[in-house]
Amino acid sequence: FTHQSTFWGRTAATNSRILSLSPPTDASSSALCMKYTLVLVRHGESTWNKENRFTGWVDCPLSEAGEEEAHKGGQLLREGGYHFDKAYTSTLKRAIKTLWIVLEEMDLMYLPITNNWRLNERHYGALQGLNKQETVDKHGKDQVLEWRRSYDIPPPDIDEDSEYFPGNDPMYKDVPKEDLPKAESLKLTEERFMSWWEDTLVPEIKSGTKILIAAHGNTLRALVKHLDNISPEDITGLNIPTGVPLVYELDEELKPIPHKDAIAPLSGHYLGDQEEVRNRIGAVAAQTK
Ligand SMILES: O=C(O)[C@@H](CO)OP(=O)(O)O
Repeated sequence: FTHQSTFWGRTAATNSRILSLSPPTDASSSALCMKYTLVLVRHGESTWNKENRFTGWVDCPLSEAGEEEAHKGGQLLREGGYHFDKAYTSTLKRAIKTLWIVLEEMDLMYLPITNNWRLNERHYGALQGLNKQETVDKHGKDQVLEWRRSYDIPPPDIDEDSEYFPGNDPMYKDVPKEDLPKAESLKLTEERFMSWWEDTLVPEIKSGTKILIAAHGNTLRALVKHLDNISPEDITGLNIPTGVPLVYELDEELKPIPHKDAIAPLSGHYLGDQEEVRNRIGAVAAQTK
């Protein structure tokens, strides 16, 4: 056959069969309603993640491995061709530093950054500072699992005279005292974070601003619970790995469009080596054996 009779290297007859008989694939039909991209990243490993201590609002830094994870996360975003207009993070340095490293890797250090305590990790109450495994040994696996992952049972309250009580920390001097938690369940975390999400982030995303959020395991669990409409029962089994970008494609109503590499119950997908991601999700769950 001649060059003219081919189309993308196939014969005209083959092409007309492909064009007339192939229904749109899931990927191509969902790409049609894809409107926004939202990227979430949990901070890299912190020194207290490494020491296996309940952290919550305690402001510990990234470990060396955590900094590496953040560099890797930024490289994956750069290689994937992502771009952002604005970044959001908490008031805690492990998330802030993760964001700085990611933005540096992406050559986006000029982006405006908003810090808000409503993106902070769930407040772990009186458990903050304790070793997770020692707490299992003392209180039993079921009790600790309830504190860690039940939807609406908060851990015991922190004392107001504790060094870790947010009311004693100048960082929160402008936050109304009644808003400062003494201990939070995932439900309480969701309430203080999602109201702000609706008021601030939803309008921004819908106006076309491309947003990157660097936050914490449990604020991100609250957010994906909302985006993916995950039940209180199913959210207990969901763990988010440190430092791995999680990409959500959203339609115009901010409903997620499932990605082929999504790991259930999420519709968004993690960037990078999928086996490594699964291993790291498992490692979070295994912090309390
Ligand atoms: O200690 C914490 O604050 C959190 C996140 O590191 O731990 P968990 O996985 O138990 O929610």
